[in-house]
Amino acid sequence: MQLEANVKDFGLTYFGLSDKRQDVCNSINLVEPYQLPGITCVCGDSHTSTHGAFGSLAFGIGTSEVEHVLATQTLLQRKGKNMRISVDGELAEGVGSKDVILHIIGVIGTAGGTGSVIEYAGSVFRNMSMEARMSVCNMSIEAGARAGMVAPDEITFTYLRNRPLAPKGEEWDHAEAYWKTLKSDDGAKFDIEININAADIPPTVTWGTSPQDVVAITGKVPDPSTMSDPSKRASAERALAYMGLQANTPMEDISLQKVFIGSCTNSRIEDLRSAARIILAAGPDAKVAPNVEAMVVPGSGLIKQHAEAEGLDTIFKRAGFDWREAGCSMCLGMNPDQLAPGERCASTSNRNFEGRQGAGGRTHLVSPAMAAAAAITGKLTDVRKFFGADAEEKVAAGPKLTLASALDFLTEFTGPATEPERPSHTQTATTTSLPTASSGSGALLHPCITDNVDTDMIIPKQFLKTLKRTGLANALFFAQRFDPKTGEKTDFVLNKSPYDQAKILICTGKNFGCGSSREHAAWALNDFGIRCVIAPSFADIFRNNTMQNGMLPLPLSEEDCKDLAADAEAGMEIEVDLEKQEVRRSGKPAITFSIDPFRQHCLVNGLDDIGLTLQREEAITSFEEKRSTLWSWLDGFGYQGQKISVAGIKTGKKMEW
Ligand SMILES: CC(C)[C@@](O)(CC(=O)O)C(=O)O
Ligand code: SF4
Repeated sequence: MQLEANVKDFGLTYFGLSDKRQDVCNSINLVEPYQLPGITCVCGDSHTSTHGAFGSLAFGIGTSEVEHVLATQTLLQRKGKNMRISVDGELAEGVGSKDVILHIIGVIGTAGGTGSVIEYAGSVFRNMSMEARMSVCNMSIEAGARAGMVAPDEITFTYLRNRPLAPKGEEWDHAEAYWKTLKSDDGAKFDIEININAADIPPTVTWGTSPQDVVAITGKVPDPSTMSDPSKRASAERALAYMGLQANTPMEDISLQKVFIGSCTNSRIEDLRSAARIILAAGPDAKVAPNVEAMVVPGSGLIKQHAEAEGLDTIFKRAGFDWREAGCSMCLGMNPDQLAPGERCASTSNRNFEGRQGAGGRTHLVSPAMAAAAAITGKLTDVRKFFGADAEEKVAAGPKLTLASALDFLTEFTGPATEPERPSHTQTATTTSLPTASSGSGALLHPCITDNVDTDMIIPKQFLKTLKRTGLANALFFAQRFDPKTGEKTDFVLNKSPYDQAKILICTGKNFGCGSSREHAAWALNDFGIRCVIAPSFADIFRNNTMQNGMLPLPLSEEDCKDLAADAEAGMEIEVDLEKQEVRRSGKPAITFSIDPFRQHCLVNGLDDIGLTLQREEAITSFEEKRSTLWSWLDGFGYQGQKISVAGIKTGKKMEW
């Protein structure tokens, strides 16, 4: 309702709930698509990275940053690291884009891409369809990266040509000529280079509670006792306990209760086709196993129509799958599509965090083909069992499918017909200043929580329905702090005195804040009273979200974090001095740190980014003019809304740059 009111106020194009195109935000833009090579695209959702498949710089941001973009057409950014991941050679049979990206995350880890923009290069990505590239770029965020991208090429241009919002005629020619220049120079230097041999990638599945916990489907549940790194071992033990798995169990022996085919990672037409093909290969009588409930959730209303025109829905329904309306559904379980405690699911989504698909639910991430195979056998299954001459015969004997073109389901674009109303009010982000020294007992998060503290854990989905930044203190680490049965407080550190008054949180695991862009994570910490989080590394979106709320995310070495945590555990008071850039404790030398001077200035003085940026209004307007001249197709095509000028929104605050 708030969104509807806002788009009306500001004359924005809106795909409402009754629009057949409405869906997961990361699919609609791509099917329609708003996305063009070379643009910068931001959205308040971490999987905006999906759009990098078009050769654009696309990344997720938090709520406050969205406000900044809407008010100023800009966003303050620091340059990311360049990372190139090349996968060359031939993929083995049964290995698809989901296996490729899961394997990559297994290789580099969920913090591997932190601070980076990944270019996916090499023959494997060059040969991928746009849909497959989208699935890969989508999960860049699970690799810790800000964004992922594939250089635009003929495959991109063919996909875009004739779509409703693509440039037309001469403008298309200009655009295409420009897009062809958007590739890395020969001999370009990257901060990080990873090379992977395609032949080394098996059909892949996750065993634990982080997307990096991957293993070949032919492999076994790993054995923590063989892990030498104690924090890795503790994390793995916790993950296995949560997942209800024994070390060394063959992955193919793991039985399931649910199968979910959907989400912004794998709900496009190709994904549905590849899952349906496995069902056909299993023969005309193939049915979802009796122990399993399986559902297919297309990514958008258009994809649903497309799949129905091809007859895919009939194949799914005949085999006993639920054929659902478009949406996020069981990817995060904000609606009743959830796992019950202890239930196990093969899911084509992107996150297997604790509680992600329902409190106590257990998620194994897989490709759509593997999910279909699992639904039929009732267990995690090597999809290659459904290949071979016999399978081909069964596919050939099955219903004849007509391949349709997505273009058949796209209508000419029409914007909102009504005259936009003038804005009735303006709202700006406000930040409170961080005291020069934030002191207090440092609460600690022991590594046995997990090596990667995700934002689903910091604040679970059931608290995301509020638009208010306050009142979320009790939602912080909800699953850890409150007993699910009794609702009583647990003995989690933040429930114990004096740590329940802590202003500083110390994390000794490897990474803090990965996953969802939900700014509620920063709001909940802030509302609890935490003003500074200290950790070895931070996920990019979370880091920005904390700063937007006047908090300090402080990266220190793993050693310093462990030392500080031990002192906090011993009850020692810890002080963070932002002006002097020191962390102090009595009786020990101060730990010095350095943060970006601009950020330091903003935090110390409680300055508001929007007000600061609006002081650059002239530069922004002149860039906008230049953009319209140089890249005219970016002005948008077919919009009937009214353009709101940067000057249209004022914060009314006087600020210094
Ligand atoms: C909460 C939801 C809208 C979200 O898509 C947010 C996000 O990833 O940024 C998620 O998957 O957690
Ligand atoms: S909830 Fe899942 S499907 Fe929806 S945007 Fe987030 S990751 Fe994508």
